[in-house]
Amino acid sequence: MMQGEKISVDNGELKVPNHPIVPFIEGDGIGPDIWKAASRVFDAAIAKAYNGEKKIVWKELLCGQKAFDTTGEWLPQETLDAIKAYVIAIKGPLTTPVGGGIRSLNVALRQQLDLFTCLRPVRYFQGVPSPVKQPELVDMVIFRENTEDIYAGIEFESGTAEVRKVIQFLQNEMGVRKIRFPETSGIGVKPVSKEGTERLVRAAIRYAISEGRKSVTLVHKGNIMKFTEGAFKNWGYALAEKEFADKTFSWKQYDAIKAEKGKDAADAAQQEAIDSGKVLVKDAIADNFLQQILTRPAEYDVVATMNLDGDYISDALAAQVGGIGIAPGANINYETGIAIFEATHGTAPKYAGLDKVNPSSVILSGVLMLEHLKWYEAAQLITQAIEKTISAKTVTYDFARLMEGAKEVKCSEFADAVISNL
Ligand SMILES: NC(=O)C1=CN([C@@H]2O[C@H](COP(=O)(O)OP(=O)(O)OC[C@H]3O[C@@H](n4cnc5c(N)ncnc54)[C@H](OP(=O)(O)O)[C@@H]3O)[C@@H](O)[C@H]2O)C=CC1
Ligand SMILES: O=C(O)CCC(=O)C(=O)O
Ligand SMILES: [Mg+2]
Repeated sequence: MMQGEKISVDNGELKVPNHPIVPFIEGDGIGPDIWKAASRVFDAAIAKAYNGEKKIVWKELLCGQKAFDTTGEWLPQETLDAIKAYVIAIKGPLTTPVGGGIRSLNVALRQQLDLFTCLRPVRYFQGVPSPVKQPELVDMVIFRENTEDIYAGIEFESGTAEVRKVIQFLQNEMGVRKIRFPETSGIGVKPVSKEGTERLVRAAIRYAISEGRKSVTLVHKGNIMKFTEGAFKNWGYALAEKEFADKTFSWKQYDAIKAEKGKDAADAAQQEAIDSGKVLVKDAIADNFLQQILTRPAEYDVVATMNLDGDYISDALAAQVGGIGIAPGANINYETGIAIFEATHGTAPKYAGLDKVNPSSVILSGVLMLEHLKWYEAAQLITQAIEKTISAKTVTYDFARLMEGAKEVKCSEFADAVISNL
């Protein structure tokens, strides 16, 4: 068996050997099916792109049900240590029970490794069935804050001594009178910080500048949650002005010019900034944003948002371009270089072990990973092969049920078709 070498980070730059060891977590539910299919595609594409000169040496790590059955732990320390040591990893989905039981292992991985950006690009692939008329207008990249917000898991259950203490504190010490049913309320806490916001918005703006994107939209519900989501918006604008003044123009600047010199002057300044290639930093309230991505998707480009908003937006946008069977993602810390690539969808338990679901989300997450490693040739081969396979109407059940004249294939057969189209 090939030995492989570790990927390392040197002065912020990834050093990728020809035979890097890349850890993977197979995942729960549909995880084993899609991982089997996807890893065959990765190996075939890399072999073809580099004539055998490069090859990933896969290293399995345990997490989720398989880890619990084997070690008695859901997320063994060894798994966390290995991801830190090997820098880059890829994972399948992991199950989280609803209303009790263990907290999300997906979230735990992101928090414990401080993977502060959940990056989810959403674009249309020709031929994919979509519920909207012009899915090709969707070309957005979501930067979702990945370590704070209501996702931090600070919750107190109804009826417990802890929740009573929290409610009494709020009522007696803080003068809160607004808890409608204090005897039976559960309480959740939503931390949103300046540092957390800044590092996320910084990553989004840097990406927009380096990729020649037109705008970054800060999506929030700041009208209602003023000191968390509203603060996210304010800190985001302030960061754009402080760190990217020469490369961005913001709606905050627009408002200032408008107040001083009138609307025509503000419109002219904004147009001039756009024409000179500056990135427009704007914002949208989340409910309005969710209707506008359906009605005016071309107006949005890079999106920077908080954890829960980002979760909802990811699945909604994925649906617009054909569903979460084709929605890739990555969890990245741009400071340490550590990243875990993973699909947007979950474990879809009713399809577990049926060799049925679409492996494209995890395959495309692998494409993101290959691009991150700068193995662009292999990444491009896979993207082209997926496009070719879908154009030939060789698709899994999720697309087949929405397409005329499709050839429905199993998960593994879809991978075979992609490999033959490489
Ligand atoms: N990052 C992660 O690991 C995530 C984990 N989860 C966890 O997954 C579990 C199940 O969550 P649930 O809310 O049902 O969401 P899922 O994303 O697992 O599944 C919802 C539906 O999406 C469709 N779907 C999902 N994956 C695919 C695929 N690969 N190909 C085609 N269709 C797909 C299926 O639709 P249809 O029924 O129409 O065929 C499925 O029933 C929960 O425990 C949840 O916490 C959820 C999200 C992310
Ligand atoms: O961790 C989970 O179970 C769900 C997470 C999720 O939906 C997401 O990250 O998109
Ligand atoms: Mg989600």
